[in-house]
Amino acid sequence: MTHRPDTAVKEPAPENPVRNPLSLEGVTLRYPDGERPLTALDQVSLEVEAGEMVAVVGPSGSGKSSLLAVAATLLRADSGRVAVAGVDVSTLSARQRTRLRRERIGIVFQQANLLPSLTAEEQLLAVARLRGERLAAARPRARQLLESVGLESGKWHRRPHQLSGGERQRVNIARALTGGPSVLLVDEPTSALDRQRGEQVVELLTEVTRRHGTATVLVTHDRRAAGRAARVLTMTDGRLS
Ligand SMILES: Nc1ncnc2c1ncn2[C@@H]1O[C@H](COP(=O)(O)OP(=O)(O)OP(=O)(O)O)[C@@H](O)[C@H]1O
Repeated sequence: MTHRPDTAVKEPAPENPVRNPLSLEGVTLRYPDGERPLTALDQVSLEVEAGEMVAVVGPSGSGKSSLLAVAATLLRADSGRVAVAGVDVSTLSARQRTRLRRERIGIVFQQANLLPSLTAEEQLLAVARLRGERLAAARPRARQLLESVGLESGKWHRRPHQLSGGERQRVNIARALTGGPSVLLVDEPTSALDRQRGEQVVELLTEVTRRHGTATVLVTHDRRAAGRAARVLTMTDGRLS
C-alpha cells in the first residue's frame, strides 16, 4: 500500500510568519558549582528572523547547549530577556511555558531521541495527540511531513531500529515540525552520522527553514555544516560573537 499525502493539508504559510520569533537580550545563565557559580551564558544577545538559519559554533563547554536550553524555555535565564514569538517567557507560569514550547518550538537533539516502540508515523502522531489534535487531521499532516523530509512511504511504518541514523534524524526533524513551530532549535544533528548523511541532514534543515519559515538555531562542531547557515556565530566562554 502506498501512502499519498493529503495535499489539502497546508504547511504553515511562510509568507505569513510570526514576527520576532526568537529574541535573547543580555541573557546570563549560571549553574551552581561549589563556592562560585559557573557562568555558562554571559550577556548573550541573539535575534533570529523567520526563515533564517543561524549556526552557533564554539569549543566544547563554551555554552552552546545552554543557549539552546534557555531558548527552548527548558532553563530560566538568571538575567536578561528571552522572547519567543514576541512573548517574554519570564512572564509565563510553568504551564504556560510548556504550552508555548509545544506550540512554538521544535527541538532536534544530537541523537534522534525517538521512542523505540513507535513507528516513524506514530512518533509524529504522539506529539500531535499531546497537542490535542484529532487523529483524522494529524495523520495526513504527519505523512506530509515525513514525505517533506524525504522519508520514503515504505518506511513510515518502521520502528527506529529498522531505520538508518540519517533516516532517524529525518523523522526527528519531521517530529519537531509537527506543531508548525516558529522556532527550530537543533543540537549537533550530524554528530552520529557519516559525512554524506550529515550533509544531507544540514541541507534538509536549510530547506525546512526556508519552506516552513522557522527561525532556526543550529549548534554544531562542524564548520562545513555551519557554512550552510545565513550567519555563523561563535560561542567562547559563554559569550556569543
Ligand atoms: N547542569 C549543569 N550543572 C553545572 N554545570 C553545567 C551544567 N550543564 C553544563 N554545565 C557547564 O556549563 C558550561 C557550558 O556547558 P554547555 O553544555 O552549554 O557547553 P557546550 O558548548 O554545549 O559543550 P559541548 O560542545 O561539549 O556540548 C560547561 O562548563 C559545563 O561544564
